[in-house]
Amino acid sequence: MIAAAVQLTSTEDRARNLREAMRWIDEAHRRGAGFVALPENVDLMGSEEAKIAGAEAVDGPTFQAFAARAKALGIWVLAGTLAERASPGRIFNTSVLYDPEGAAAAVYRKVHLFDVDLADGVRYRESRVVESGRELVVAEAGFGRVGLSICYDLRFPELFRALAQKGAEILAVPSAFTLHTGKDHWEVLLRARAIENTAYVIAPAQVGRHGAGRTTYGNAMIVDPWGAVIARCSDGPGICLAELSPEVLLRVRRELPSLGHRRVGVSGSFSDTDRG
Ligand SMILES: O=C(O)CNC(=O)[C@H](CS)NC(=O)CCC(=O)C(=O)O
Repeated sequence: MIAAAVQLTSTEDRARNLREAMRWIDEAHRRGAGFVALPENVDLMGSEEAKIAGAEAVDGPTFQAFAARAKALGIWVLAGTLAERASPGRIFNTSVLYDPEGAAAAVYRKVHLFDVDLADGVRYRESRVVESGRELVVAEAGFGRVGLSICYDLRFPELFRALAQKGAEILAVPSAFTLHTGKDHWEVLLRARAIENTAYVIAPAQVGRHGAGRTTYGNAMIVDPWGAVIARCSDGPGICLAELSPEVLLRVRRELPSLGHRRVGVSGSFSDTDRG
């Protein structure tokens, strides 16, 4: 299975963002991808007000546009994240995996919210409008089991370990990492999650200037279960492609069966029973 990670510079213009996303899905399909993953905020990079105003039910028209494209091309599409309507005035930051029939194979709502004051003066309070999801999701896709996460989730290894324990072989991390943090943390964290869970990591990303002082780091990439970066996007919008090979996954897991050697639970408790 060839996978594509998409890199976008989404803006406040929803129609434009959707056109751009579709254009890159088509291009990835043309280049042989059977699984195309889009970044966080694929619908809109903009103000909280704009996000709330544009939020939809999980089967709303923007979500459905991605479902329709998956079906039309006969491919798997991860609709990076879109704003999903929650309680009045609030949203979920939601990722949906569509199968080649256009059916939603999985829905994941971002768990860890980015409430951070960066040293460069930029302040984020994602939890002001976003509700935290309460469910870990691993989707049985035809080409492997896909564990879902979003952006800031990347900093919480216990989430990925839980996904691996639920059988995840491919970890999706659609993101909009800031330039300030991304330049030092993005690749290191992605490769660490791949190595420690002996899993593929596919990390589509936002890149560049989005307006309102927001600049994202880009470097959308695909990492193999050994931790090697096997595809990376260049500067600006685009795609990068790599094969997700069940044989490579099996070989790495045979050589390094660390998932079966765990002794310490997340609470710090020791266990003798969790042996591979
Ligand atoms: O600014 C935007 O509108 C786009 N960004 C997002 O939607 C989200 C929540 S604010 N960004 C992150 O989670 C960045 C995490 C991150 O950068 C880190 O963990 O270092």
